[in-house]
Amino acid sequence: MPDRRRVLVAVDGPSGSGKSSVSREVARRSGLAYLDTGAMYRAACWAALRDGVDVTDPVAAAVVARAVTLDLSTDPDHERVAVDGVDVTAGPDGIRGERVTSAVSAFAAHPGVREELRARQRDVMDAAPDGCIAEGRDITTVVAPDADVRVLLTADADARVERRRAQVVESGSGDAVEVVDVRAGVVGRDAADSRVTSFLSAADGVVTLDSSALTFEQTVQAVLRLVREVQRAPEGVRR
Ligand SMILES: Nc1ncnc2c1ncn2[C@@H]1O[C@H](COP(=O)(O)OP(=O)(O)O)[C@@H](O)[C@H]1O
Ligand SMILES: Nc1ccn([C@H]2C[C@H](O)[C@@H](COP(=O)(O)OP(=O)(O)O)O2)c(=O)n1
Repeated sequence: MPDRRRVLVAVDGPSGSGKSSVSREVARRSGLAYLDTGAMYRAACWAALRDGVDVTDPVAAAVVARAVTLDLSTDPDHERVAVDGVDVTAGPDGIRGERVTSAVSAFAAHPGVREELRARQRDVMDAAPDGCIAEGRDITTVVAPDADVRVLLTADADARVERRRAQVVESGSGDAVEVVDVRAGVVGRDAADSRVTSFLSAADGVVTLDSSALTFEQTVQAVLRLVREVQRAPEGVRR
């Protein structure tokens, strides 16, 4: 009999606020599965682009979302995303390449796409024996509004742009990356995404965590405290 109870954690927030890196680290340290729902939207969008589908066409986009086989690792120590058996985790032609990044907001805006991928996300969360931390834009509000811990992770635009710039430089895909281009990407995608999902202010019961002035470790600790409170609580007791 485990001495920790199963826990579901939902994290939302804008681009570069730290959702993926913080959630992955929290999953590692608390024994939870990790679900990157943005990676799921990116992977389905990758399939649409592969098939030459117009990502602004709601019907065609939803057909792809329903048909595609997606395989996402939920092991926080092993990042892998496969689309119809093809590994698309990394590289310029993968799910974080420019082609997908510039198309994904339009693709993810369609209700038929969202309905399909939200169902798959709930299935992944339900299947995790010790619980799961899922992050995205609508996890606290739509995918898992009953999660034990719900966090809106924010950071001011300057901090988020600088974090993205540092990530690009670190990945080796651009030493001379222009801050102005990174800013346009981050702020532009948030503007588009926020017309579809509500991640700029916290819904009732959602804890806002502003990481602008925190270190990565401090941000991880703040989320871990919330998770551990629930893991240690007797069954039936909610925050
Ligand atoms: N205080 C902090 N909180 C979260 N991330 C931070 C912090 N300081 C620096 N970072 C870095 O910022 C980046 C955030 O990127 P990421 O986790 O991909 O964000 P998101 O998933 O929200 O787009 C990571 O490289 C992370 O290490
Ligand atoms: N739950 C979610 C997660 C992501 N999306 C959309 C919006 C985003 O532009 C894309 C990609 O998400 P992702 O989290 O990878 O974005 P970042 O590059 O980390 O900012 O998917 C969404 O609509 N709903």
